[in-house]
Amino acid sequence: MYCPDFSRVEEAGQQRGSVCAIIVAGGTGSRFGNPGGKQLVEIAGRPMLSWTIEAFDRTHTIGHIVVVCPEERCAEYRARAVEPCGFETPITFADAGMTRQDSTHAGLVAAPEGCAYVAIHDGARPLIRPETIDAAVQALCADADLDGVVCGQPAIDTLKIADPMGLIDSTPDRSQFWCVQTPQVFRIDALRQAMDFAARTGFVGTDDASLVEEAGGLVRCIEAPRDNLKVTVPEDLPLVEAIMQMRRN
Ligand SMILES: Nc1ccn([C@@H]2O[C@H](COP(=O)(O)OP(=O)(O)OP(=O)(O)O)[C@@H](O)[C@H]2O)c(=O)n1
Ligand SMILES: C[C@](O)(CO)[C@H](O)COP(=O)(O)O
Repeated sequence: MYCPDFSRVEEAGQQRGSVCAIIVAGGTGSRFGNPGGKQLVEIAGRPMLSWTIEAFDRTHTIGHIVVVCPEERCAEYRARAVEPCGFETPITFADAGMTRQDSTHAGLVAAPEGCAYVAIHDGARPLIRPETIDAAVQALCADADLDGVVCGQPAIDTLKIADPMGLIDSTPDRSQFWCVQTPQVFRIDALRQAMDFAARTGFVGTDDASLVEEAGGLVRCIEAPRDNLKVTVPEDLPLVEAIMQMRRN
């Protein structure tokens, strides 16, 4: 199993100019159940999205950040999650699409000329660390055979295949599974080709790597901290809040 050397992220600094982060924050947060969505929900005194952006702003490798948000809320997201924070990395915006995949595509279109790599990340994963982002970029840059790298962990819970009523059909070999998160980092040409392939074939994936895989690309999972949680349902918030407060203390 490939475990990146987090201590070597300094070497990744040379990629800064050619790596664009695409932070997808354009969803409605329906499972979270808050009328105003979840991206601006307060965590440790600040909007969730501002923590996510800060992690990318503090990396050695990210040279530009595209924030994908609902068109009608772009000014609000900028005013509440970007402008008060004094980020140094150039930040631009793109309009979200109907699906996460559409939003990733919008971010890809908005990436500056000259970017060789893109790091796609959920705005709803505010606990991501700069060193994890840098390690993922470094892992991709270090292997010319790869089209992408995704962060995650080998499954430690037993998985079941069950019918819609929950009746178990089988228990697959757990050792074959990874629970993947974001960032998911790609050679920009590989993701562009995969997006085009998905548009032609109608393929829809729940993550970005699945499009690159579907198009025949080679993607590696790399082990990353388990606390890179995604705020999806209400009970996720106190957990993320507690971890964020612990880090700040
Ligand atoms: N059309 C969409 C849908 C999702 N996302 C983003 O993709 C990330 C992961 O999606 P998820 O956690 O499912 O967010 P939502 O789609 O907002 O949540 P839900 O599915 O509960 O509505 C989130 O940061 C979300 O804002 C996006 O940019 N555009
Ligand atoms: C991309 C992702 O975060 C990887 O685990 C996940 O697939 C997003 O799923 P969602 O239902 O769009 O939140």
